[in-house]
Amino acid sequence: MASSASSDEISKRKIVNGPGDYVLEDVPHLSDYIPDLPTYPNPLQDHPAYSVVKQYFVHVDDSVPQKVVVHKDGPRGIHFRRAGARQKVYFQPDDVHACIVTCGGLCPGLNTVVREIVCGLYHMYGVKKVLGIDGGYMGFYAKNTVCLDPKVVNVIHKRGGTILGTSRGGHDTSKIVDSIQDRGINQVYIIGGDGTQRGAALIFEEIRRRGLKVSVAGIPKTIDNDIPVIDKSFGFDTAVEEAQRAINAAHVEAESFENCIGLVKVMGRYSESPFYLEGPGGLFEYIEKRLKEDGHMVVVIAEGAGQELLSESMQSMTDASGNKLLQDVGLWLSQRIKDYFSKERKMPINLKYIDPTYMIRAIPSNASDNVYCTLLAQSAVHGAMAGYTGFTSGLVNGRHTYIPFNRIIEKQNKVVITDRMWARLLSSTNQPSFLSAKDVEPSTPL
Ligand SMILES: Nc1ncnc2c1ncn2[C@@H]1O[C@H](COP(=O)(O)OP(=O)(O)O)[C@@H](O)[C@H]1O
Ligand SMILES: O=P(O)(O)OC[C@H]1O[C@](O)(COP(=O)(O)O)[C@@H](O)[C@@H]1O
Ligand SMILES: [Mg+2]
Repeated sequence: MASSASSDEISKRKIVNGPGDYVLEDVPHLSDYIPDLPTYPNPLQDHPAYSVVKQYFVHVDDSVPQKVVVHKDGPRGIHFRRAGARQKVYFQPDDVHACIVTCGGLCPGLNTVVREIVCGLYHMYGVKKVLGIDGGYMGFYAKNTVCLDPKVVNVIHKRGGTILGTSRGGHDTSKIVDSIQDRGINQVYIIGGDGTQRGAALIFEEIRRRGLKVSVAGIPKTIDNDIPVIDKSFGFDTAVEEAQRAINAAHVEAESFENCIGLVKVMGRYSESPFYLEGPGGLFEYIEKRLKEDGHMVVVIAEGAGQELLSESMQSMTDASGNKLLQDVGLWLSQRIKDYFSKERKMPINLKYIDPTYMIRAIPSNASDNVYCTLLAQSAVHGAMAGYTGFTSGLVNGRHTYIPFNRIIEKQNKVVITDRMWARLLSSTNQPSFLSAKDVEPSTPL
């Protein structure tokens, strides 16, 4: 999928400059393209829970810095609009007709986000019309819808998956916007990954082109850590816990047998670290060393790793969304390790391969992710009610913000394998780096 922003998109960015090289990458607002929109006092001011909170409303100029480590004379840099309830809203609760859609692969917490959007709209703003779109983007024009209220969604956060269903492919912008227009929907909540946010950006552009009073809000999810700007996706902590269960099992197996390797595959379409098997500094040499020293070892591999080393048969195949289809690097690596030690080294080994990938992403979210999902959902609701649109609700340096779609979709997040975090990981797990200083371009230290 194309991942770079077009010059047209860039020219539509709302950039506000301030003293000290302060930059606000602002989000679009309905009033940018619809003149004289009426505003209403936020109903939260009369809400028994919120009316007693001092300074509940977010100041109109509050923003959150993208970079928190700065130098004395350095620029203040890029900021995003702080999320939260505004004093004025651009929708009357009775006029709101919201819809929610979930797209792409599963991630723990999808149901919690759906629940909290519904409950947030109902309980904070008194909105009563919320529609669930069945089965991802194509559900807008090819499937049924379901009416959502707090009763329907009450216990869904205890379940994995998404009660709305999800899919890949089928993003037809004009059919989707026709359906939004025909149904009289005026707030669209779109939960999904990098592909989904690209689709959401197109929906927003089309809505703006048609001059519709419809807010489009994204809630980012990723099990692959491929969405830029945000600190982490909801579901991440849950996924780490579940992955750890598989890694622990691999460790128990490996420790219990002689010369045993526990191999675990985890999701992650793209792997930033190269590796090679044979020769000095290769994985085989390293495995042999560890087996001789410790008698066992655990290898965790990302599904996207080493794809270039596997056969070329599937290299150009894609799924319905245009994502590259991956070959099973776990099975491949298991076989290569077994062959190497039995045929070339004549050394008996045990290998236990665990593939927990779908188990990890299909479980319900844990307590900390549920809190995170709730805040993301409530932030999205506050933003849409305040008339913001074309934004993703996201955590930046621990603060909830509104990030313009074009910023979220302009590039894919990558793990930097030349930074301190990766060096810490290598040293804590005592694993080899397949990079040498000569492979690395000189860069400015932070
Ligand atoms: N560049 C794009 N433009 C429009 N829609 C897209 C784009 N990329 C993906 N989509 C749509 O977004 C949905 C989810 O995308 P996918 O890549 O499968 O998952 P994810 O959003 O989790 O990355 C699919 O319905 C797909 O058609
Ligand atoms: O088999 P499926 O359903 O296409 O899912 C597999 C892919 O989905 C993911 O879990 C998530 O990818 P998306 O965020 O693009 O949905 C990937 O890690 C994995 O490669
Ligand atoms: Mg994706």
